[in-house]
Amino acid sequence: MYKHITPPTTGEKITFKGGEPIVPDNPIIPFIRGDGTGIDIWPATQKVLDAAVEKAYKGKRKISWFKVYAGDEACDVYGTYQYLPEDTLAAIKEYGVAIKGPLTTPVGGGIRSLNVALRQIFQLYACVRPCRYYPGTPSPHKNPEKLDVIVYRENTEDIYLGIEWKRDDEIAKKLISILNQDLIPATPEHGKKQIPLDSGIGIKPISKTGSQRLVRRAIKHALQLPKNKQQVTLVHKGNIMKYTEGAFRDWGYELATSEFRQECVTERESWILSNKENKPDISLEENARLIDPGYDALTPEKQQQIVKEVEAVLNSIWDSHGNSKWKDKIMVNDRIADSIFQQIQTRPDEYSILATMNLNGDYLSDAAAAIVGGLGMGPGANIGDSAAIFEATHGTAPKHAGLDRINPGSVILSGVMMLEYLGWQEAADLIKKGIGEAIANQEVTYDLARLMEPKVEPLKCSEFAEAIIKRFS
Ligand SMILES: NC(=O)C1=CN([C@@H]2O[C@H](COP(=O)(O)OP(=O)(O)OC[C@H]3O[C@@H](n4cnc5c(N)ncnc54)[C@H](OP(=O)(O)O)[C@@H]3O)[C@@H](O)[C@H]2O)C=CC1
Ligand SMILES: O=C(O)CCC(=O)C(=O)O
Ligand SMILES: [Mg+2]
Repeated sequence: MYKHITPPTTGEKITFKGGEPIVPDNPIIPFIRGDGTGIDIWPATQKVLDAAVEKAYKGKRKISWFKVYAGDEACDVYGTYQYLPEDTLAAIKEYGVAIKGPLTTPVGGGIRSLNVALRQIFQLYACVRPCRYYPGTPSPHKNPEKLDVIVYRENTEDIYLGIEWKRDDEIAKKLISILNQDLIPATPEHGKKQIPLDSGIGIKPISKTGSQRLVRRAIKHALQLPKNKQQVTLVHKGNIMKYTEGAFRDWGYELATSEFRQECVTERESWILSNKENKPDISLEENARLIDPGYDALTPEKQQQIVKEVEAVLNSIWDSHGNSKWKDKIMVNDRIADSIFQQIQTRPDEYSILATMNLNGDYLSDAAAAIVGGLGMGPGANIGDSAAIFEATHGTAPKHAGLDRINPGSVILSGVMMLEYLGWQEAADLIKKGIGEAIANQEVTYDLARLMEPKVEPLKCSEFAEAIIKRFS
């Protein structure tokens, strides 16, 4: 069936039921080594994962690794331009759960991202990137331990759909002409705007289905968190992109207050409820004035709308959420994207799950990782309803490739996420303990070593793996 790959002779397939994996004790798991520093990181990762599983389950459980190809390595095996062979896609489809190193995407031309393609092909719609601090990790921040967030990034649409045309392409010219001559003038709110003729054009689709399935997963995750972390923040730039990013926010709230009505309270609802709790005989108008600071400057129609909103909230959820019951619910709020970048730095402990669209989440996950130690400490998972691929937040870091110096921490921690996804918590915990103790003992790779004060001698990538493993006992 496969052309250039051979599945292991032992092991069984992971299957899916209701979006969740059913995991045998000896699952076959395809892995992609990755380009650039993948050559250093993957062997270190595999060693740590195998050692943890062996230590935790003493042979009762074991991963049967299945090597599959993508990126440069795939071209070596399958031929020129065969970056993502059919074999690889068939293997991931068949075995369901995979793990990968980073893959190169050229800027400004050439192939489109293989990483993004894998997410779209397998509808891995939730990119889950936790940013958590390991004590002792050097950080540019005074209190990095206060950041404990999970970026929940929509992973299949937005401008990452990759529908774009370059400047002077015939289709770009045609599109611009139709927009300038017909569609923009036909839309009064666009006034006399015109698109410059020498523009490249990209399309940014944000769907209700895509947004809501992401927020649904984020809320379900929040339900599993300790009470003080049960919060989902919808991140958007909806003040500027009203019908894409603004709609993401609205669809998020709509989902939270319909499918999860008993479990969720929105921030605005919490204000309305607490205003009444603080002053039981408060009038609807007074309550409206308190939740909207600009109330008195609004038109009477707009004021009426807010009064009606207050009334509707009190009528519909006072019994279930009032008298402080809302404090035990998942708080759903929203923040504008640029503001959240400063909020996670200035008030990190006020956030938990950050639900974002694709581009915002890409930016935000690197920024959040920087606070807790940088890209060497940023794991990730791409999760769908019938497949999952685990990969780090960082890329191929090409200048460090082949030097056995890069930090394998992010891919190892992505492996930890995979073990947790499989339900193999004991093995996952061993690795977290090993990483925590190695860092606390200043046994770290160059990226963390150079930030430590006083500076410490860095470990190699492979030595860091050993430093983790030796702490399993
Ligand atoms: N999912 C994926 O496979 C991804 C792939 N990419 C692709 O990777 C390629 C390179 O992208 P680039 O923009 O350079 O971003 P990278 O994330 O690859 O690297 C940027 C810098 O981040 C630091 N860094 C990255 N990974 C680690 C690590 N494991 N340990 C320590 N430090 C690390 C290094 O900084 P310093 O040198 O200062 O120590 C590195 O030079 C591009 O083709 C890009 O498209 C990018 C992101 C994700
Ligand atoms: O696919 C790529 O090359 C980059 C993707 C990326 O930066 C990410 O997913 O975080
Ligand atoms: Mg990125």
